[in-house]
Amino acid sequence: MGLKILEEHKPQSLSQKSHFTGCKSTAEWLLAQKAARPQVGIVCGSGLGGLGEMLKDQVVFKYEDIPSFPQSTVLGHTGQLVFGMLEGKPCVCMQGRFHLYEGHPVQKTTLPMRIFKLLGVKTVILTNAAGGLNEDYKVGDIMIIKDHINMPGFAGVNPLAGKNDERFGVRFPCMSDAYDRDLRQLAQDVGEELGYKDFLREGVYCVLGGPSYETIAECRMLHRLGADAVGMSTVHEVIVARHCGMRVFALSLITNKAVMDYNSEEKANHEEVLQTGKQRAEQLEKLVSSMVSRIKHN
Ligand SMILES: O=P(O)(O)O[C@H]1O[C@H](CO)[C@@H](O)[C@H]1O
Ligand SMILES: Nc1nc2[nH]cnc2c(=O)[nH]1
Repeated sequence: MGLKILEEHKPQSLSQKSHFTGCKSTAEWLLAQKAARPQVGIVCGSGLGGLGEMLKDQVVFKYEDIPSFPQSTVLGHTGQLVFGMLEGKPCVCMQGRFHLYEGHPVQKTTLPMRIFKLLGVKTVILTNAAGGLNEDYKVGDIMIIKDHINMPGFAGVNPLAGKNDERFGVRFPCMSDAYDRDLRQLAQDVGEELGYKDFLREGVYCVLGGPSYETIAECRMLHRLGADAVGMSTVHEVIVARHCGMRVFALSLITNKAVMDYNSEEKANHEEVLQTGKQRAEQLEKLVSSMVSRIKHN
């Protein structure tokens, strides 16, 4: 939808007022454009934007038209926010997310999570493309994320660093329950019913800053540390979503196998990542939509 925004109706930029007020006026602006208040927020990973196409009765906003919203710069991330109905539930879907390596401060990469919260979202479903570190994983496997390793966090890169705003959440949020157990079980049940058992996994996702892919030594180290998949996103969004009390479900599409062997000729590349996304898109979309149809909100 080509929305014409009158300059005088645009809220001030986030830097001009408090972060909370800025997020609130962006959420109110979106709702004022006839977007239905969503219950479920979906984030599409690299090459997985097709999830957004499933929504019915769409209202679409280009990121560049949304006040205070960052811009998408990565191939495979369209850069639009889609509101609509999925399986009878009002949803909002980000076709394109923000990564540290694009040059955004970590707080900016996670800004949409706070806008989701203020829009009324109760459950967030995040997807990503990731390299498989677990030697049992194959390209095309779908990994339900049960836990994460926030590698940039070890160096102080955490979206919650800085002054805490209690209107969003507490100073020291717990992360041991970040990935909702009931939603993970639901994904297992739905996956089994859909006949996905052979390629559905559950594991630990590790985030790095990117944009360079990992060296062989780094892959070996991450694997030894307990990571099953590696990527450059999701974890910071999860931290912010949990901080403000939304339920979180996340999954990785294993788009490539991490290179662990010095004799290997394989090389990680974004073309393979997007290609695998295309091949598994339909199944991934079916898994997410079937889950949404069964998610209950009070
Ligand atoms: O995590 P998403 O956004 O799916 O994208 C993944 O794919 C890109 C690398 O190919 C990186 O951005 C990595 O994080
Ligand atoms: N860091 C990282 N991100 C990815 N995204 C998709 N594949 C990969 C990978 O192998 N490594």
